[in-house]
Amino acid sequence: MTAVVSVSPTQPPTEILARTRKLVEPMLREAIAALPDPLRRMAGYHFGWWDVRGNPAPGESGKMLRPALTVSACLACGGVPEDAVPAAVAVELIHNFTLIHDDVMDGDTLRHARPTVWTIWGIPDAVLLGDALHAVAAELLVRAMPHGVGAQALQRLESAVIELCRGQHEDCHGQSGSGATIADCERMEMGKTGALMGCACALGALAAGAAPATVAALDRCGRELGLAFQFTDDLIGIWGDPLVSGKPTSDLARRKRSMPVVAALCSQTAQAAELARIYGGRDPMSPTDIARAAELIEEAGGRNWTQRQADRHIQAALCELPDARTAADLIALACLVTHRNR
Ligand SMILES: CC(C)=CCC/C(C)=C/CC/C(C)=C/COP(=O)(O)OP(=O)(O)O
Repeated sequence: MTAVVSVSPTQPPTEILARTRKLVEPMLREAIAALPDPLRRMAGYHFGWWDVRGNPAPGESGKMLRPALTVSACLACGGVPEDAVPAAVAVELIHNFTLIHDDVMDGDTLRHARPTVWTIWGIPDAVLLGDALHAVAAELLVRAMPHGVGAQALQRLESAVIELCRGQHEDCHGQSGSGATIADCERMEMGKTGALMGCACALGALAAGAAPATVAALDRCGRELGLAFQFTDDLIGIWGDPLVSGKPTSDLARRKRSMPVVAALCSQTAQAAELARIYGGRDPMSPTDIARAAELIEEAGGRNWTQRQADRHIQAALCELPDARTAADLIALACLVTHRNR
């Protein structure tokens, strides 16, 4: 039987995120400042620092969860936060490269309540910006990782990117079939979200000079957190408040086969059959269809099941931690992963 690990944070995760931003943002800004224009200007806009003309205009930006995981993993392995900064910046750059490309693929027009990069500069420039952020991340790891682990770190990062592309491909195509199973959905979500969170934690361990077995354990820890994070995102995508979550369109309106939907469809209930009929339609989903689909998923147990699985993955993540005394920040972040509304 697996021991249940307490997830009471010793300090609010929001403070850890704020501390991470302070530690990591100077190197992130420096990396962006070195880009040639107009990539520099587009990046500054995307990160919420500048308006479209490049004038300082602080807007809402990302949570910095992945950099916080990197720094906290480094601490958990006995390292000092400063050593984790290049890896934390690299992971945030990769995360944002995928968000910029994802907005293009999904045709999303808003991110953090601001027009997305492709809607302002066009699709070719948005693709180029994503590619440039990927390159900056790789260069940074090779140049600035401590303990001579730059090549190892880069290899982990690029493996994660390949897995991300696999997960994204399954999300865009493979998952759209009506026969998708819970295992298919979990594999897709591990690819598109778990792989990078695993990498974020593993790079933190590498930055601390941890032994290979510890690096591998932190990678597993991050992957479990990633699955819990994505399951929570799936719940927010259906039942979240769009004004708080920043997701203006329900996942149901796009007929996304996220985990609560797949769990409901696989439930062999009367609700599953009705949900399959609604999801099988070709017309745009009406507000009535969306509300009914959410009701059916809930009645079929998809909402509860997904919540319980998210909690189970948090437990699995905490079981991978090397030493609970140095892992207080990681434990606090694990708590945030499932207790959030954006
Ligand atoms: C190859 C390719 C294009 C892959 C795309 C993969 C993709 C978009 C996965 C979604 C991951 C996710 C839950 C992002 C939101 O993170 P967050 O809520 O932490 O975002 P924030 O940093 O903006 O707060």
